[in-house]
Amino acid sequence: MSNVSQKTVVTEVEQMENTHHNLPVPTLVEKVLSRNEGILTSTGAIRATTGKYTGRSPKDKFIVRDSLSENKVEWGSVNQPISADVFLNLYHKVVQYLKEKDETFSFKGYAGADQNLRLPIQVVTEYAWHNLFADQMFIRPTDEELQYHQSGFTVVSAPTFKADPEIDGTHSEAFVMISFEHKIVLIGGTEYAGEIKKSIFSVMNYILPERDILSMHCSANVGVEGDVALFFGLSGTGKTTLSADPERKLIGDDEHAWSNNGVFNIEGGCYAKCINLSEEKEPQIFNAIRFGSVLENVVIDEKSRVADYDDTTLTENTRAAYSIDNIDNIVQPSIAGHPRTIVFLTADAFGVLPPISKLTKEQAMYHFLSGYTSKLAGTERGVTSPEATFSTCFGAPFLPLPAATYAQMLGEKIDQFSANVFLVNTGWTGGPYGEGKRMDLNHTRAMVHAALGGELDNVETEVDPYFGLAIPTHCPGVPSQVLTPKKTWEQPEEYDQKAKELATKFHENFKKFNHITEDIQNAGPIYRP
Ligand SMILES: Nc1ncnc2c1ncn2[C@@H]1O[C@H](COP(=O)(O)OP(=O)(O)O)[C@@H](O)[C@H]1O
Ligand SMILES: C=C(OP(=O)(O)O)C(=O)O
Ligand SMILES: [Mn+2]
Repeated sequence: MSNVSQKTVVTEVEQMENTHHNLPVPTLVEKVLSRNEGILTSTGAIRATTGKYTGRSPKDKFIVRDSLSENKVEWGSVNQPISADVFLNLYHKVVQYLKEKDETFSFKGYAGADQNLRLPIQVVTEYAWHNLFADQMFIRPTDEELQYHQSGFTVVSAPTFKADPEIDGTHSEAFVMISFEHKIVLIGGTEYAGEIKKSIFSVMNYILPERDILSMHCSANVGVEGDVALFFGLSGTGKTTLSADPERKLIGDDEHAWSNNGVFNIEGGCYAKCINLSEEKEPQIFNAIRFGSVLENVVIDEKSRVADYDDTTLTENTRAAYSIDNIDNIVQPSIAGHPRTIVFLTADAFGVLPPISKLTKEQAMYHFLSGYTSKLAGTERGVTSPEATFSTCFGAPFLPLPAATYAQMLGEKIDQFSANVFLVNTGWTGGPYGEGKRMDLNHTRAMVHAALGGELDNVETEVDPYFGLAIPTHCPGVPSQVLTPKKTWEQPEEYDQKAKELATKFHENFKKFNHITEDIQNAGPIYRP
């Protein structure tokens, strides 16, 4: 057991004499440029590249196993345990390493838009651009708040510090370690900025349920009538894209919490995938990329400094981080009421799930626990084409507690607020990945609008013969043959084959859950091998 208290450990970073505190955006931008960490693009954004690590590195992520976390965390391949000794040893080395730098950067702010429930955080970084990223992504303090800000969790990021697995006890040169006892996230060896935001999300997913608040990997927006919608989905399934809707106010694009008062955003900014981004298809996001924003691994024309969003040379997982203030139509602060509609986004690489279906309460629980989707290329190291996966709660990589904790809370809330739940396939249609094509974004948008507007509440439905899902037979703005997956396949027998294969996978996967009521167990695919 460690003998270093949280206070001592935090004081060590707080007292680094080389730290610039909460530099204003223009000053941070100047730092990025003068330190050669990035370049300025034609729209005034900063472009940084991250070398070898262009996505999250799940194998390098650890949680310190101590008396506090021991019996709470769902240990396994996602939440890998590490000892407090290994953590503290590395922590002291990293802080020493940072102290020897000419300068470091610190951002103090908040995670959580609800003033009563927020977590004060500090992000100490070796790079100026990572601090700019933190400034864009988290919630900025007012000058007054900054005076009395006391960090409840501190992220320390030292990308050029490379661990030696033999000596340091890591999995590789990169590491992301969370200590709940010391209230520290320690990041080294990787420059991918997504690790900074997703590790704080993991922290919130540990803290909030203890306070009876549900934390969720979803985007959220609200219509003119105050009708709130949530969009759950693993990376690349469309949370950011579909929540940016000119007809609805954006609450947030990725991480939310649902308390007794309604939903609130955990963050203060968005982190959009920008592969193939165009002004025509995604105008809100395209135009949000301005001064202060950070483009990560996007290729920029050397002469004109114009971003080439179609270029995948550096990675498929190109990103734009921008403050939510850069979106015109937002709720401020990012807080709203209880959701009326919940959408589960799944990118089905088999191309067999219907583009939209309405779920019963039991089906909603079944699909939330299953979390069937695909890992899309680039977000995680080593994933180069869509890989079918079951990611519980559509966010397994970020959930320290057992899936049932989150699922039970969601179930109770769906009941209490009579929320409608839809499953939307934003993945493949007309065939599996490689043969079919990605669902037309305009069709998905039309289906989502219909669902949110209540237009699918009383529409005629047919039951999918494999998955038992209720498929609307009509939807405004969508050709009817698109709604029934089998009709989009050239070879219907091949469709049947693939659908059986996927239904079987669902049943196989669901075996891992114990103590699930029979009505939920029976809400899975009706086809059984
Ligand atoms: N039918 C569709 N629905 C949603 N997104 C789609 C669709 N077809 C293509 N896309 C693309 O998929 C990506 C979705 O990414 P994003 O919204 O950032 O996902 P997330 O926020 O869930 O990680 C975007 O690049 C978007 O343009
Ligand atoms: C940034 C990530 O995901 P998302 O696309 O959901 O923001 C991630 O998984 O690292
Ligand atoms: Mn997103």
